[in-house]
Amino acid sequence: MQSLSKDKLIIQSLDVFDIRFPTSKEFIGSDAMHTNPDYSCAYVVLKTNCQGLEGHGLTFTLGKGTEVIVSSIEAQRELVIGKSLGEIFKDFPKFLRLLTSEPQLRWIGPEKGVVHLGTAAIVNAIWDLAAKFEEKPLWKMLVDMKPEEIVELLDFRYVTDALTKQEALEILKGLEGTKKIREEEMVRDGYPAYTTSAGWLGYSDEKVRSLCKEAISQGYNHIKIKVGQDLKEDIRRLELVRSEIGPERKLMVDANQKWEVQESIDYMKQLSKFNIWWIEEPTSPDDILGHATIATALKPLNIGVATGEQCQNRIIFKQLLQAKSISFCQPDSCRLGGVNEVLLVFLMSKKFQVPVCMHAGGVGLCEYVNHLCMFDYICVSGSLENRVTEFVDHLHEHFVNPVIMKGSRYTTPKAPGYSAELKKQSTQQFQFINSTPSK
Ligand SMILES: C[C@H](O)[C@@H](O)[C@@H](O)[C@H](O)C(=O)O
Ligand SMILES: [Mg+2]
Repeated sequence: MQSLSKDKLIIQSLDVFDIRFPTSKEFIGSDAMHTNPDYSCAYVVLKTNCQGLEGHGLTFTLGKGTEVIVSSIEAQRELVIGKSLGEIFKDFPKFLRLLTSEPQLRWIGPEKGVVHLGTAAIVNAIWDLAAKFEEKPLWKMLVDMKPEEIVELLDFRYVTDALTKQEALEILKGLEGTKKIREEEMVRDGYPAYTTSAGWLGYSDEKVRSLCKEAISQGYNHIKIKVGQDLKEDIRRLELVRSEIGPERKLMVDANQKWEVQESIDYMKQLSKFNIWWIEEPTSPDDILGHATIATALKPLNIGVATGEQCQNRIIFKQLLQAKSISFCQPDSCRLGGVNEVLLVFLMSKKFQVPVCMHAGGVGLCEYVNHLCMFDYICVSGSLENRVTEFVDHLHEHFVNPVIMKGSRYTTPKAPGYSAELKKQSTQQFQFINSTPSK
């Protein structure tokens, strides 16, 4: 686009905002552990020396603590200012390590928690900037890259015992020849989604019923419901949901880390009569072997184990895959350190033959996964079998280029960038200053 070259495009400033939406008022997003989430984000705006060309990126939070991430991003600011886009892309792993392994800052990470959430917002903003520079939506920019270019973007540190750069290259090359067909298919049909909109724990029976009906009329064949607060109550709600959606549609449940390992097994045995496709986050996201134990015990019941939204980095995913702990891999576009690390998890999942069903919802996550699942299908997995991306219908109206669904499918984004630019009006209205939303 620009008369400026990539090497001359300099990031001149990084602003970060604490944005909070009061979703807890209506129990939107509520689950067994997060009973009152206010969907929020730390929102990064990068300004450049090219008038009007900015990068926007976010990381998703639940309200309190967003100010801590803002602080962490402020501590990383000096690592970003003055860099050219060309310099970053020439050696992206080096730039990632600058953010994640800054010798003092890494002590409060490394590659996990607040610092990694902040890293995601920055890295996502850089990808947004790059895709706008190329005048392409991010998914298309990635799809048009050669396998050799993609692998150079990834930091294989600590995962080479599971996937080498050479193996990643072979995976990508294996699908290169047929990419065009899948790209056309995605533009025509979109990527299949499932909905969690009906399943929040704080909803009344009436609301659950009507949202199930709505989901069916939109064409959804996969529905996810929250569990874990109380067994009797869960059985009652699952009866209600099954009576609405019928015996054939896929039903998934999500415990958001509520249980012990054995408790997960015992609890799910009680729910197995509802023909559950997966149990999501039964226990701690760090418990790789615990998930493996649960997966082995639930296999005869045909219940798969899914996790990922709170898995902090590629190393945890590596171990989950190596230990056969999961049947569905659910990386989060903001908990991992941005686009690059997500792509690495896609490639590892492909090698271990575990389908990726990305976590979404929150604020901005659907906008992000929309790009990423397209890339996964077109360039990495080449299959839609057992693959559905989460969709939740909240807060899209605040984005300049919101996700567009066609029935129950994600459509390919058209606007250049990575779709996380918030409307100016929304940024002003929901900015959280001095412990109160600004008005
Ligand atoms: C607090 C959030 O809404 C979670 O409940 C949500 O991410 C959930 O686990 C999901 O899978 O969508
Ligand atoms: Mg979940």
